[in-house]
Amino acid sequence: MTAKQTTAQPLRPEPSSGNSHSSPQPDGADELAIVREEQALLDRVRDHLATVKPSRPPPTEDYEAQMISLRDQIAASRLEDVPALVQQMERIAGVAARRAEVVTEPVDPRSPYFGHLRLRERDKQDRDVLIGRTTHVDAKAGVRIVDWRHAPVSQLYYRYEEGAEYEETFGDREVEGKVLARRTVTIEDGELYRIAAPQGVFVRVEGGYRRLDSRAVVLAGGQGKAVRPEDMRGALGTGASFAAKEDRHLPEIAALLDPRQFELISRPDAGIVVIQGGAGSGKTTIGVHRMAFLAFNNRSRFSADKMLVIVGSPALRAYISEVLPALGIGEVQVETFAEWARAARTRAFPWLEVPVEENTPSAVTRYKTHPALLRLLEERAAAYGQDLTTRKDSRGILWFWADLLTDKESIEKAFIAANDPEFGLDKVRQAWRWCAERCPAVLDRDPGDRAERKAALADEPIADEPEEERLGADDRPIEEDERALLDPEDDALLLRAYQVIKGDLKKGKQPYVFEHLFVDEAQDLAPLDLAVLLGVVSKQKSVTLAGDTAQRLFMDSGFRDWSRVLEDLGLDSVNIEPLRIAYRSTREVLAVARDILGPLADPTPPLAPRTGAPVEHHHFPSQGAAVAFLADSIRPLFTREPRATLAILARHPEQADAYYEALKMAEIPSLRRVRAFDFLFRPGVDVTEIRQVKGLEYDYVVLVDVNHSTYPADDESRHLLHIGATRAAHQLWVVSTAKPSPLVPAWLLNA
Ligand SMILES: Nc1ncnc2c1ncn2[C@@H]1O[C@H](COP(=O)(O)OP(=O)(O)OP(=O)(O)O)[C@@H](O)[C@H]1O
Repeated sequence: MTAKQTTAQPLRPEPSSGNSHSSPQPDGADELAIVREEQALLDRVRDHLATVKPSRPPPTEDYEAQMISLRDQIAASRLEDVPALVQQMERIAGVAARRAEVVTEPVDPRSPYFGHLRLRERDKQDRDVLIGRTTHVDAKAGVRIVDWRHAPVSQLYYRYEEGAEYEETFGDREVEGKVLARRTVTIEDGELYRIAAPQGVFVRVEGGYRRLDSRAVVLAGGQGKAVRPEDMRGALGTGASFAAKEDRHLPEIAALLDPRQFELISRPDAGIVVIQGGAGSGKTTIGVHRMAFLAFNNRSRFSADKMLVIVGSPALRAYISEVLPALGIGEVQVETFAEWARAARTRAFPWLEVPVEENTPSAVTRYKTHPALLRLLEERAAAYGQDLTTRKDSRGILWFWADLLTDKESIEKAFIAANDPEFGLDKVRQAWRWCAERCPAVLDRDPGDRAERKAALADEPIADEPEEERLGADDRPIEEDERALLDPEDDALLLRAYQVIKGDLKKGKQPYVFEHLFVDEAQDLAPLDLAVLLGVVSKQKSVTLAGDTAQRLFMDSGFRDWSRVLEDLGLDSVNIEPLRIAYRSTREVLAVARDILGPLADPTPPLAPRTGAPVEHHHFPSQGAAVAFLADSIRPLFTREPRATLAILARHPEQADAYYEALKMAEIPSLRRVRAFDFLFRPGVDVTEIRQVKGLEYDYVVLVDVNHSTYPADDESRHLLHIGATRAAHQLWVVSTAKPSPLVPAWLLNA
C-alpha cells in the first residue's frame, strides 16, 4: 500500500546507531522529548533482551506446585504482569498434558513491540507497558511486553486514546487509571524508524528524525500539485512518492486496529459475529485477527486443524494462507466454498462419480440456491429422517434429493409461498424441467443395485451402510453417461440433506466438525451454502461471517441482504455489525466508487480517513490509443516507484488479453497477465479481470474499456465497477474507448 501524503518539517536529533545506543541530541523542541523517550525505552528493552536466555520448559515433576504458586501470584500481581503468568501457567499445563517441550516464542529483539502505553494508576508508580507479538515481562528490569492478543492489557491500547481516563473490569478486579502516553512505533532490525503519537508522526531520516505534520494529510493532493505544477492530469503517482519515500516504515496492522475492530476481534469465543463492511473496511483483517486472538486465548480448542476459512477466490486463499502463519497460526484449511463443498460431497457420496455442469442456466442456479428450496429441503429432510421406513444411507439421501428437486407440486407450492417477484413460476418450471431430465439419470448411476446383486451372490447380508466402503472404483456402471448431470449447487444441496437426515459430515470415521469458521466474502454465498457451513461448526458456534452486500458478484445466489439471509438461516437474533471506516482507498476513490453504486449504495457513506490523487477519466477513440497513453504513463511511474503495484482491470478476459498483448509490445516491465487467480503479490503490473481481484488491493488501478456496451446500468455492472475501483489504495483512472458507461459519474466525465 502507498503511504499517506504528508509534508515534512525537519528535526535534528541523531538516530541511535545499532550498537552505540546513543540517544538523539536534545535541542529543546517539545517533540524531541518523544523521540528521546522512545529511543531510551527501546535501548532499555534491547539491553535487557540481550541478557535473556531462551526459556526452558519447567522440570517434569512439580507441575502442580508450580501451578498453585502461579495462581497465587496472579491474584496478587499487577495487571500487566498477569499475561506472563497466565502464559506460564498455560505452558506448564501444556507440558503436563503432553509431557513434551513447549517453549514459548521468545521476543524478537529485531522487532520487540509495536505499541507503547504509559499508564498511571492510583498508589502505583507510572509504568510503561509495551504491546507486541509475544509476552515478556521482567518487572525488575522494568520491561513489560504484552502480547496484543492478551485482552486485559491490550484492550487499554486499543480502546483508549492518550490522555483518557480508563475504568475497566478485568475478571473481578476494577482498575482505574489514566493513559499518559499512547504511541505506535515501528522497529525494524532493532532500530526505531517511526513513532506515531498524537503530537505527530516522526520518521527516521538520514541524520535524524523528521516530523511529518499529520495536519497536512488532508492537504495531500495540494502537495503533489505543488511539486509538479505542470501536469497533475496524465501522470500516475505524482505527489505520493516524496512522502512515501520518507514514511515507508509503516506500522504493522495489529498496531493500527481501531477500537471497533478490536472489539469485534475480541468477542467471546462462542456465537456468530456477522460483519457488514464496505470495501477496504478491514473485514478480512478482522477475520484473521479474530482467529489469532481465539487461538492465543485457547490454544487447545482453536488449534489450526480445528479452524476453517472459506474465501471468495483462489487469490484470497493464497493471500490469507500467507497471512495466517505471520499471525502465529499454522496450517489452517483455507478454501473457496466450491472447492470445499466438492471435496466434502465426494467424501459423503464417494461412489457418485458424475460430471458436473459448467454452464448451468441462471434459472436453475436461482432455483437450487433459493431460500424457498432450502426451507423445503430442511422441512422434508427432517421428516424423512424421522420416518422409520426410509433409507438413511448416502443412496437414500440421493433419492431424497432427486425426489425433492422433481416434486413439481410441492416445489410450486413452496415458491408460490415465497412470493419472490424476481423468480416467478415460469422460471420455477423451467428449472424444474432441467432437474426432471437429469435427476433420474443420476439415480441410474447409483451402483447400489449392482452392489446388492454382488452381495446376494456372495451370500452376504447388505450392511445398511456405508456402501462407500464396499464399493471400489471398478464397480462403476459399465455404460457411463458422460453428460453433466449435477450442477455445482448440488454439492451443497446433497450436503445439507445429509446433515439434516444423518447428522454430522464425516472425515474418515471422525465427525467433520470445526471449532471456528471464518467466511470471508460471504455475500457471494447462498443461504444454503452458509447453512451447510454452519452445520460443520461445533455447538458453541464460534463463527465470523464477513461480507459486503455492495460487492455481490453472483447475482443468481439467494443472497440479497444480511437480515434476510440471517432470517433464512433461522438466525434472526444475530446482530449485524457495520464497519464504517474505509481504510484502503482514498476519499477520492471512494467518492467515485459510491457514485458508481448509485441506488445500491449504503445510505450511510463510509468515513474515509485518507486522501490522495484525484480520480481521472480518460477517453480514447480506440484501445490502441488507450494503450499508447497507458504505456507512456506506466513506464515513468515504475522508474520513479519501482515497488509500486498497478492493476489494469477489464470486465472480460478478451479485453484483458488485448491490453496485455499491447502493453507487452510496449515493453512494460514486470507485466503479468493473471488468468486464473495466479497472483504473485509482487510489484509490477497485473492485467486481469475484475472478478479475479476481489478482496485484493493495489497502489494504482486503471479500469479499462469502461464503455456503455461493457458496463450498462445494471446491478452486476455497478458491483463490478465498484469492486474494481475500490482495489485502489492511492490512485484510480477510468478509461473508456467508446461511448462511456452510464455508470461513470457525470462530474468525472466532465472534469
Ligand atoms: N485499523 C486499520 N488501520 C489502518 N489500515 C487498516 C486498518 N484495518 C485495515 N486496514 C488496511 O486496510 C486494507 C483493507 O483491509 P481488508 O482487506 O481487511 O478490508 P476488507 O473489508 O476485507 O476489504 P474488501 O471488502 O475489499 O475485501 C488493508 O490494507 C488493511 O491492512
